[in-house]
Amino acid sequence: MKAQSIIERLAAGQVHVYPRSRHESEGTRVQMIKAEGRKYLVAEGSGKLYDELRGEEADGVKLCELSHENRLVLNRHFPFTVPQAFGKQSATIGLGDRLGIAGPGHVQTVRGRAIHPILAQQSIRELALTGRDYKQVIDAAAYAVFQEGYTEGYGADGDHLKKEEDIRMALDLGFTMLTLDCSEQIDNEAAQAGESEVKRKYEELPESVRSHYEAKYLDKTFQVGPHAIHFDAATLMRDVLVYREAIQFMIYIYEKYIQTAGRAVDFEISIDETLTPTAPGSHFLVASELIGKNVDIFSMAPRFIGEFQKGIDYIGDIAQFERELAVHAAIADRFGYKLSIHSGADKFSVFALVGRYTNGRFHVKTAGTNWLEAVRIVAKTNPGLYRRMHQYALEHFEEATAYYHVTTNLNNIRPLADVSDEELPSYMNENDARQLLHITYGLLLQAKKDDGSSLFRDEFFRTLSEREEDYEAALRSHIGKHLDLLGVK
Ligand SMILES: O=C(O)[C@@H](O)[C@@H](O)[C@H](O)C(=O)CO
Repeated sequence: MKAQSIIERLAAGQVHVYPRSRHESEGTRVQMIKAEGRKYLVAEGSGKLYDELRGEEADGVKLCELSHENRLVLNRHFPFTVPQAFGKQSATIGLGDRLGIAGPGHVQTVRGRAIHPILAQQSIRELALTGRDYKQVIDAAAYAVFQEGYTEGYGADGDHLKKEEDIRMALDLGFTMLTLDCSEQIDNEAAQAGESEVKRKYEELPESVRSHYEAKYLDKTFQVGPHAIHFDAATLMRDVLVYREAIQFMIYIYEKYIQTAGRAVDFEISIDETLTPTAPGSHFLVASELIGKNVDIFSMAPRFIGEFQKGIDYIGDIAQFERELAVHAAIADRFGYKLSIHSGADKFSVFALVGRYTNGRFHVKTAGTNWLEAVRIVAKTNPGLYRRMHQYALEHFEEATAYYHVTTNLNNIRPLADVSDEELPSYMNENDARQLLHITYGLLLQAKKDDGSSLFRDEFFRTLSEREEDYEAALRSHIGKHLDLLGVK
């Protein structure tokens, strides 16, 4: 019944058709439409593609949900909808989409620019907080490229994976990039211990381990471009204690999963979720050990000096950041991989430096900033909903800090009662309010009324669906600003 009425309205030109979504394969024409606030595929013609798509038929036309099964059908017939690995030569940007609706705006932003988008990117933390799974994450990205007719390729990043079962799952589902989070293997205590404690612990390590590292690094200086990296005994002992287990883990995962995957996988090493910044020398040692074991790395994410907090600009001494960035970038260059910038969204004051020192060969990872742009649309167009979400976020902020490190001061946020409806969007220009909304996304999206229905989620998605083009324009402008400053033409 539903199909009949939608198809009739489509024929009468009363349904929105996404103009770039018209694709054809072996006698079947498929396009994406939107009716009653929902997107569908409409297939016409005959042949394998038509037969394989699941949907309701009316007047010889099939109306199909944007389901996981139908995404797999599109993957078989339209290779550009399958995620791909990109290798180390080009710039890439991670555009994690927690809502599953930012893809079209992201595609419009990167189209025609010299950068590849990693449209499907989520960490296990994000999946848990949003109640989504990895199938949905790739589905959303694949439908976005289909809708936009974007045939340049996109990647899928199993972000911040720590456990073998998650790595296996991501690879089985077709993820093409894997970000290995080594924070559980990095010894933060050793990183902060006093010299005598470091020496005592180091001497407890097996002789074979100590002699391996000492023969390679002790009292040696390595020239990395114009930078000299020297390992004296104290530095080497600490680095070995802090990173040895993590290095073993990286090699183990690479040999067991990446090397045997039977297809290209962009393998990123993340050593950024630690208590202390990664010294350039430590970065060098980790990289040198991996390359020594023939681990083929796509990118490495050190923790940079200063603060890379979610959703706001860089906090710290930019001159010092520049000095260290220069060395980190030279190390990545020497070993042939890309430098990866995590929590890369909104770091406007350092993007130009990142672009310059990496010679445009970087991976910048963003995620929640597109959620903040969505919240800004809600603030502009549905002030009542925004006010309720803001209030709820204030009441639940403490819970959210269990998941994210931020230095937000809630007292800096203007009381809602003092802010007119017209001014609500400007909350999204203030750091403390941005972080308030940024880290509470999971709590907001999953909040329920007493009867089990959603407190905000349904209305939030409905509002954005009604303002789809505004959201796309906001992303083109906001993410476009990132690319402009990074020097991506
Ligand atoms: O929120 C998360 O768990 C992830 O999106 C981030 O940690 C991600 O790796 C990132 O750095 C995005 O800016």
